[in-house]
Amino acid sequence: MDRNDYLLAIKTRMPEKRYIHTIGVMETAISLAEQYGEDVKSAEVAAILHDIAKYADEEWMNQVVKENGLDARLIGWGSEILHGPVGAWIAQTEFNITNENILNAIRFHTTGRANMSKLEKIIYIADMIEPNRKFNQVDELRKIANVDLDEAMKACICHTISFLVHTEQAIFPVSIECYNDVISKNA
Ligand SMILES: Nc1ncnc2c1ncn2[C@@H]1O[C@H](COP(=O)(O)OP(=O)(O)O)[C@@H](O)[C@H]1O
Repeated sequence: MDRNDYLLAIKTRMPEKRYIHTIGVMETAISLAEQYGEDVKSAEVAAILHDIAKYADEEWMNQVVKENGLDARLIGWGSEILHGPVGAWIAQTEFNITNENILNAIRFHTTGRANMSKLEKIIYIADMIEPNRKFNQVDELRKIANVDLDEAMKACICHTISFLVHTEQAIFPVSIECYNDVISKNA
């Protein structure tokens, strides 16, 4: 499948706004891949498929987790946490993606994790800073991503953790592992 096949396949599964977001993630991920020496094709495919499960039924996603041996800690979390891991499962089973690095970039695009690969960082960051994103500090994150991928990952996970704390939301522990990992490496 080439870019247009993937784009056609995801377009039917999401509203227009999410599709536009996906194009933004794709363009940002490609540009970060070029800048930081990552495989551009892998970045393109992971970016296009990253939100493939965003609008999947939550009950169905919980079932996919249980029946296919996905991380048991996912059970009971909402679709915001489920759509990454279930998206990776769809990419593998439906789109025949076998590249584990691409699958992990989809799997961990919302939460991050400890010891992320360059591609995983690129997709995580691209998802946060793509041109359609609008929140305080997004320009600051874009500036950091222009000069240092690891610093950008640190700033992005700090922003997410801080946002979740300030809005009194539960934090899926894999993001805490990501935060601890990034902080210790940058100490
Ligand atoms: N560890 C976490 N625990 C709970 N919520 C989280 C965690 N990490 C991210 N989120 C939230 O999940 C939501 C979806 O994130 P994300 O997948 O990056 O966005 P999108 O699907 O819109 O591209 C965001 O509101 C984010 O703050």
